[in-house]
Amino acid sequence: MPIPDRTLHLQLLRDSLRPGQRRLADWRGGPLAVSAVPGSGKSTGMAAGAAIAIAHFQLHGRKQLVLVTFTRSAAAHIKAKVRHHLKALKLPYNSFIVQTLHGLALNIATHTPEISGIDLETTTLVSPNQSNRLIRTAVEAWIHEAPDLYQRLLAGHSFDGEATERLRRQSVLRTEVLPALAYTAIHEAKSSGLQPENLRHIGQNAPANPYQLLDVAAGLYGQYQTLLNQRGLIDYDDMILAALRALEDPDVCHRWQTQFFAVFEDEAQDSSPLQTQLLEKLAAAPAPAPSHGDATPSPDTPTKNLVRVGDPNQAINSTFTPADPVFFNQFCDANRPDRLATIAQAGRSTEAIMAAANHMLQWVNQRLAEPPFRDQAILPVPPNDPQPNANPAPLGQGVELLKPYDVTQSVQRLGQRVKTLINDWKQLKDEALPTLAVLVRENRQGRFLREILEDPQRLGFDFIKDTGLKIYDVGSRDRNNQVPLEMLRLMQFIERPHSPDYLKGALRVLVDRQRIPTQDLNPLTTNPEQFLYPGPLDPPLKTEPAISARRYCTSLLRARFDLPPYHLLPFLGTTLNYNQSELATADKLAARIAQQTSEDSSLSTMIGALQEIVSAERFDAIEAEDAEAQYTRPGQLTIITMHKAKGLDWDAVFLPFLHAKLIPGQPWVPPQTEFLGPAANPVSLPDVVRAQIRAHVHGRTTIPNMAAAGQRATQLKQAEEYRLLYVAMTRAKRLLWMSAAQQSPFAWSNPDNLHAGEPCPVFSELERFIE
Ligand SMILES: Nc1ncnc2c1ncn2[C@@H]1O[C@H](COP(=O)(O)OP(=O)(O)OP(=O)(O)O)[C@@H](O)[C@H]1O
Repeated sequence: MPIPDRTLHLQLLRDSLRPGQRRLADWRGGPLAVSAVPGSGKSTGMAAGAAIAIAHFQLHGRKQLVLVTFTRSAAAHIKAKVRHHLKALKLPYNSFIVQTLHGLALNIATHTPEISGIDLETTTLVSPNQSNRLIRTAVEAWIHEAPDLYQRLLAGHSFDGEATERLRRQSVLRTEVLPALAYTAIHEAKSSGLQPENLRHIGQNAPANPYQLLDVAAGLYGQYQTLLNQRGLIDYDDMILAALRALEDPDVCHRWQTQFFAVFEDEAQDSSPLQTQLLEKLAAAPAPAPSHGDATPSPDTPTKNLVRVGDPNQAINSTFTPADPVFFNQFCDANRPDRLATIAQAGRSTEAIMAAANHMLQWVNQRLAEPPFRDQAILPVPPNDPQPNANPAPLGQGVELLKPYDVTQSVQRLGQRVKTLINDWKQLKDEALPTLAVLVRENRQGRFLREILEDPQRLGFDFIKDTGLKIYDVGSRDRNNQVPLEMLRLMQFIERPHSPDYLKGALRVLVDRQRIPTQDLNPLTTNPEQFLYPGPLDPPLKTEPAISARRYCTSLLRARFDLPPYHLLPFLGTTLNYNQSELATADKLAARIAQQTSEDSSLSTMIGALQEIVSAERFDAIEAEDAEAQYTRPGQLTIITMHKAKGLDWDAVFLPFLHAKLIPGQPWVPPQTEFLGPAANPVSLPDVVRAQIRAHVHGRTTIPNMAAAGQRATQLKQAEEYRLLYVAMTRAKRLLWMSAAQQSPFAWSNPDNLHAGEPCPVFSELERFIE
């Protein structure tokens, strides 16, 4: 019987919620799907709902509520909220836990290592870098194992057997196509609970294709698994699989199901099928365990205390992870009507921004054959809403659209808009500065933008001085974390310049750092000696980009002889045109390596030390739990990718480069891989494999052929780009500023090479709408 004080508190807590959120407060067991619009307060509702459920069901340390979130920082955030409520309700903190999905899986798997097969004493989790290397090794092993299939890929379309072309194709397959195919196939299959033999089986039912792609995928997957097993390694998918394996044991399953009374999942649109399976299993009512006397489990499906909260319209991981909004949409539909709640009211944005986001959603849904969005409009909250300053007044027009002449002018106009905004704001002396962010589609745009903002000549005024703002470029911090890996790539090349792999690795770094233009690197790397030191009879390099690539490589090799080893890293940093903070990182790295190699400072020892740092990935601290708070500080202009901006918001959001070429993008296959498809319709093999595996996992009756799978991949990609734009637009509270320049870069690797490009179609439609 709740004490009266608590009853009052519970009532107040419920009253503080919006109607949609109250469905979470009123949850009394069983499944519940909550589909919520951006800014509607999902985590607020979930935290309050969790505290109320803990009180109602009198949960405690041995009967807990589990909250599952996507990132560690979200976990910390929601944990603080639930604790805050429990403190007021005088309830025990051990009545709940908050974990990421992988944290939860690891916890379960390592509890009974003998059953799950995962023992932290003997197994290690692979880091993403290690995983890439394993995939490369798996590719080599597969080529030996299945020479026939490999030869078919090599032959591709129209091959006359010419030796140089053969070498070029080999390089493309070994270093690009097959690793990408392996990566996609392994993740898609594994996170859906499929084994290599399942892929072979799906392949038998798929339309015939010349490469037997699903057999190739199965072979690569098999080799990868063998390598993991041989080396005592596990990957992220293995953690989930191991947890599921542990739960197959009736006693273990009974124990966890008793321990966990219910599961609340946030960001449910981003879960893979296997992850969902794990949560469903944990959320089921405990089945009688054999060792507890009753050996016959109940034939009924046990009730699942599973609350899944998400927004299918913010699913933005489906083209590079196996997550797909299809699954959460299915869960919502399966629980319709009584167990499906919608939180449609949101207090984040001013009305003009909500109207723009709603219009774009409707318009895109009508335009695409398969609507990418769930039909869900964002509504304002009523005037008495508890959120302070809900649906705030707009800044300027609320939504402002601009069509500057070119991308440089886009940045100039953006800079001026920020300046007037800050000046206007300063008139209202009592308010703290607004929060501001520029959202970009890729980091290279961020770099371009920052370089102009920091250059008073190009910008036309001194941004830092005139606005008093700091520029916080999140991408440059990420680039900083790349420093050890880039150094390793260049050092490996310097040590063994005749290795095609190392040469390619070094050239990639030079391309990424925009030292040399983007180009097909394969012709340069098939015969390194000829490329680096051509003889009089060798054909001369034909293009300026290739000549520039050679110049850089030879200067790197000269440095090996000219400089003592401990000077090499700073030299490489300068060669890559590192900025101040990257140079500082390179220096720190050099000092650390010097210390580790004081006995023997040969190149190979240095490389060994670097390799260790890269694979341990412990050089720079991994993202702090409060990283997100740093992105939204007032007094700075944050430059961040649209992907990273998810879950955050700012007073003013700037989207400066809305061009059709990137959003929604065109089907594109790298020219060097075109030999794998018919000239009229080139396809990306990893995309084909993804679409085929997904068709099976989604329960479609037919597996698409190569052409249809390629088309499907394009649809998926475009749908996701539109959702990404929706996420970006809905980050804005009071001003959403969008621009599409008439002249935009052909490719962002070379932002000076402009062409007359189309604006993103949503931009043009919003222009019409606002008029
Ligand atoms: N019932 C409420 N009372 C007061 N404030 C609320 C309430 N619900 C939400 N808020 C506030 O609304 C803001 C948005 O909430 P939140 O960030 O949880 O939204 P969200 O649904 O997770 O957004 P998105 O999906 O776009 O990332 C927060 O500042 C939160 O404090």
